[in-house]
Amino acid sequence: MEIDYQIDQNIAIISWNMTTSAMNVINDTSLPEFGAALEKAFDDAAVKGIIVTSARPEFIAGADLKMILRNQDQAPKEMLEVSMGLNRLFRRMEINGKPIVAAINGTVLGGGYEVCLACHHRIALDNPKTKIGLPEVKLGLLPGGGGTQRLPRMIGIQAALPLMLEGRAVSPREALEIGMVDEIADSREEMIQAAKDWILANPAPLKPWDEASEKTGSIIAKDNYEVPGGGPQSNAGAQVVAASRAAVLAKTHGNYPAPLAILACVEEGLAVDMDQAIEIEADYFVQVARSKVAGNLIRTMFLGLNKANKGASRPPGIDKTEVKKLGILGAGLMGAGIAYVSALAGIEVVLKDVSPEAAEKGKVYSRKLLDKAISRGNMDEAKAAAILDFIQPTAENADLLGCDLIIEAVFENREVKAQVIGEAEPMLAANGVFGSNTSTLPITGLAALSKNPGNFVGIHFFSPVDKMQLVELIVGEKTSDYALAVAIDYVRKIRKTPIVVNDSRGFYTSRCFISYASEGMELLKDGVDPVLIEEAARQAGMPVGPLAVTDEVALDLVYKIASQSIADGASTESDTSYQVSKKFVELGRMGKKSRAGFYEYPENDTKYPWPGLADIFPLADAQPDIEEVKKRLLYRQALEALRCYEEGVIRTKLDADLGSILAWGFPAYTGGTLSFFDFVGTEEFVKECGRLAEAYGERFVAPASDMLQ
Ligand SMILES: NC(=O)c1ccc[n+]([C@@H]2O[C@H](COP(=O)([O-])OP(=O)(O)OC[C@H]3O[C@@H](n4cnc5c(N)ncnc54)[C@H](O)[C@@H]3O)[C@@H](O)[C@H]2O)c1
Repeated sequence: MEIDYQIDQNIAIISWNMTTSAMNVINDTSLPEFGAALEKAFDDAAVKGIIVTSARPEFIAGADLKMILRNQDQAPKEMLEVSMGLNRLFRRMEINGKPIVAAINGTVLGGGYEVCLACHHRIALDNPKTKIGLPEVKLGLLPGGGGTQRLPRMIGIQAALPLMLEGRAVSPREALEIGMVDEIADSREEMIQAAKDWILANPAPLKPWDEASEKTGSIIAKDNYEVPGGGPQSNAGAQVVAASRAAVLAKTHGNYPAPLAILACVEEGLAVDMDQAIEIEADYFVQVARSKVAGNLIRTMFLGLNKANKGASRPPGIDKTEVKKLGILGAGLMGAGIAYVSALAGIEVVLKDVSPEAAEKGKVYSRKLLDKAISRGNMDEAKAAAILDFIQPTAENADLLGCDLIIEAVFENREVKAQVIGEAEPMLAANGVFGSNTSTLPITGLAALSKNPGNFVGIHFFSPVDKMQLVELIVGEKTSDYALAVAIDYVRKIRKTPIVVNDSRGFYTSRCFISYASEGMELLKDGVDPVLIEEAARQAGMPVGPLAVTDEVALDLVYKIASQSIADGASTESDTSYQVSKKFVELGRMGKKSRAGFYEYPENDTKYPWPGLADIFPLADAQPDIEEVKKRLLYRQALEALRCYEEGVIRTKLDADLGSILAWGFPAYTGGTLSFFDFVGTEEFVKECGRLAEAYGERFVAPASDMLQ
């Protein structure tokens, strides 16, 4: 049984208590049981009202996303019927005649909150950790259990739209302020008592959008319900919808169907009565639930992300390890960031730099981040002090004695790295692991400097470390499964997402990212207007255009990487990124840090394209269609990822997909670099690669791959 049923003083208490799933979720098992429990209460003449609650810590986490993914292949008619089944149940809750109260004991999201919306009254347990909301949009879906209809009818379009379009979840207190819940209670007992009191005081509740039929006395939908603040046909309502649509389009460029569908549900559904409205919503739900975008977001950004966070790439058969004492070499930008996230996770950190002052500076970085958290109300002084206490700044190697893991984040220079590896490695605890945060130096080469290359692994963080969720772990030729397991356990402990790749020039993420930057330069060389290049990138869903992002990374770094690549025989001087970066370094235009790159950066925080660009890259008379530019930028990255896969740099499709979205912002709606082929259609992809290769060069030739079958 997934749902408990109990009668208390003539009130039915229906508790979600799922045993077949890690959390209470709406699925093929729980929903029919919930429906049956409700019917039992409706049919029992002695039952005066119903309390819906949960016996687990959460109330209901939402719909079962695996089920939604499975149902993607259903015929639209079949899916519509399932969706209407849910909606008919929720509608029956509203009009059955008996009062139903949601006693929200913990987090309630998506379809779970739609259960609450179908109740007549909502009381939440006051717990700041509880989250209440409709986050469907984040997974390419819309609230398909009447949420797009009931929430705006309850709290107005202006308040409801941002919650549904951003998918933001709120605490019970905020929910009370907004009107998403009606009361909050301090304890479970108080909550249940308040629910009982409400039921007794409201024996025949009526939703404001319903009325008793004059003819039959039964409850029916009103056709003249006035939405608080004005419906979609009022001036105010129409304006809010139009402004929201403009904002959605500016942000998503139409790549995500769900927010537009939510707006359509509100606009069309709130203009008719509740019974017709839920049919409109169900139609839109089926459209978005069947979309490739929803499938991609659920697969990569929810199920895949959860899998990776649980350590899907961890080698089997190795006992769980724990880093209790961590050494960090180099207290610069990266070292200081790594110290902060590790201390936050309760790990004792020894932060070493060349002088006590330099090491202390690294610790001050954490102090500043903690102060910010305190000023935002997310941290208290005592906790901040305890976190800071975990960081011991030092200039002495001896303090590293007994570390389970040491991560070096010193200058990107092989000699400096060789020196610190030699000095620090002997301080490791027995079977301790050495990690390098290098961004460009091959791990196998660095491991050769170690006395124990089996325990040497690449641990590549991204900047800023406190904000970037991904960590790319690099397996060198000799890296043992044990060292990889230690690295994965550590990354999980600091609550980041690990992906695992094999050693290669630029590993996986830098290599694909460079292909993006490089295609921006190729486009410039072809005489494409830089404004068009950057706009095409944004419209394709990249967070920053290739020229602006290259300026941020710095052209001297691109030059250094391209030169090294030539020195190692991996590319030639004809390489465009080499030629362009060399030219810009000669001009002293290193990018944002020198306030001059592809853009000019005046004193304030603004930028504009450098007018001198046109002298170096004269504009072509005929500019390409923006779709062609978008295609070049996205295909180039996906092709590089595919080469990584075929060369064995990438071990799993999931790691490639997640890495691309989380490391450099490849658009999530595609599902990631290796899901991109399915998104476009493999046949179409191969055909287009052929055309692009003919038009622009062999970098667009697709490698033979089972991914393209
Ligand atoms: N900056 C990034 O975005 C980024 C991203 C990923 C990886 N990385 C890599 O991380 C490493 C560090 O980069 P960063 O940006 O933090 O550099 P940084 O210049 O900010 O910091 C390097 C620190 O190392 C210290 N150092 C130098 N020699 C040392 C020694 N012998 N012992 C102890 N400390 C020593 C320096 O004093 C300095 O504080 C590099 O390998 C870099 O490639 C950087």
